Amino acid sequence: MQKKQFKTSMTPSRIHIIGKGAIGLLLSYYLANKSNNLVTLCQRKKREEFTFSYQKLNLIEKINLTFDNVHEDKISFLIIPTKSYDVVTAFLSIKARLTDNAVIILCHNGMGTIEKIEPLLSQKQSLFFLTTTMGAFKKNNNLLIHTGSGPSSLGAINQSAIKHKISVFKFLANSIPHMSLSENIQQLLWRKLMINIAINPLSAIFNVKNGALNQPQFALKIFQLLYEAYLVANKEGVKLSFPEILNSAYTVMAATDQNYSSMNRDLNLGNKTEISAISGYIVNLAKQHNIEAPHNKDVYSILSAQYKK
Ligand SMILES: NC(=O)C1=CN([C@@H]2O[C@H](COP(=O)(O)OP(=O)(O)OC[C@H]3O[C@@H](n4cnc5c(N)ncnc54)[C@H](OP(=O)(O)O)[C@@H]3O)[C@@H](O)[C@H]2O)C=CC1
Ligand SMILES: CC(C)(CO)C(=O)C(=O)O
Repeated sequence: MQKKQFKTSMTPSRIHIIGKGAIGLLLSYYLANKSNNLVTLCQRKKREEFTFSYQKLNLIEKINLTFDNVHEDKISFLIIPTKSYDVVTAFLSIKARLTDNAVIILCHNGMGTIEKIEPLLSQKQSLFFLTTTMGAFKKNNNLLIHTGSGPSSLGAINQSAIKHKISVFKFLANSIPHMSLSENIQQLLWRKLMINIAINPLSAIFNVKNGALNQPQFALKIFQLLYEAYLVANKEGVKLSFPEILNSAYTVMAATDQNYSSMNRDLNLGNKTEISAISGYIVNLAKQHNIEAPHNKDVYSILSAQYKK
């Protein structure tokens, strides 16, 4: 059933979403089908239109999208749910069309994009980050399968976003399930990073589902990967509790036990992985802080050697 549109001071007349990927289509489904918002998809190839469907168990629905074929209208509310390595290019492809007070929401795994995007914004443009633990994949070009439900969290990055965070949060929470507003964006990003540090590289290297990492033969490696990342986080001034991050890695493993991680899927499909924004991010910061991080270095080298394009 569609909800009535919920108005706040930041309610956009149209939402632009970059890319026809799994998370882009999932967010489109919630924002368009559940709350009657006008959602426009921006694709790499001009003048391409598809019909996209959403499937969850026996429910199949057409996603109510429009397509960004004119490339002229202004963009006031933009979501960028691309892979981490595509974020900057995707943003630059659209930057000139952003309104002076546009809302820009990054949504991806891994780190390293905020510091590149934030300086490119004007004072009144608001930058947010949305993390999600929902799971989805595209069975084919036109069909999105929603595989997992879970919390999503919004964090404000810059001053303008801090000013508008309540309105933007209320607007999104009206459509997207299990949304929360994070008051500590650094903690939010690092906590998600830790989960990906523990699960993604090992599930890809050993070609196993997330749940298999619960076995004792992976326990030491997971501990070592997380401990190195924890030391780095400390040096960065991010205060985390090591038992808590270890516990949440195992909780997510159990909650997603039948899933293959995104890195596992990317590796198997011959796609570029997000290893640079996950383990590579830790390796670089460890070097800057003179911290030894041999275990993250190891998985980073193995996985970066797998993709050579
Ligand atoms: N899928 C999931 O269950 C989850 C994913 N995530 C994270 O969310 C992010 C997105 O993941 P996911 O949706 O699975 O990834 P996908 O690879 O399915 O989608 C990314 C999309 O971005 C598009 N894209 C990239 N650059 C541009 C550009 N310049 N212009 C237009 N489109 C562009 C790609 O286009 P093209 O098709 O042309 O290549 C692709 O369709 C990742 O960081 C992932 O780790 C987080 C939680 C769960
Ligand atoms: C949480 C997890 C590990 C779920 O598979 C994920 O974010 C990913 O696969 O990239």
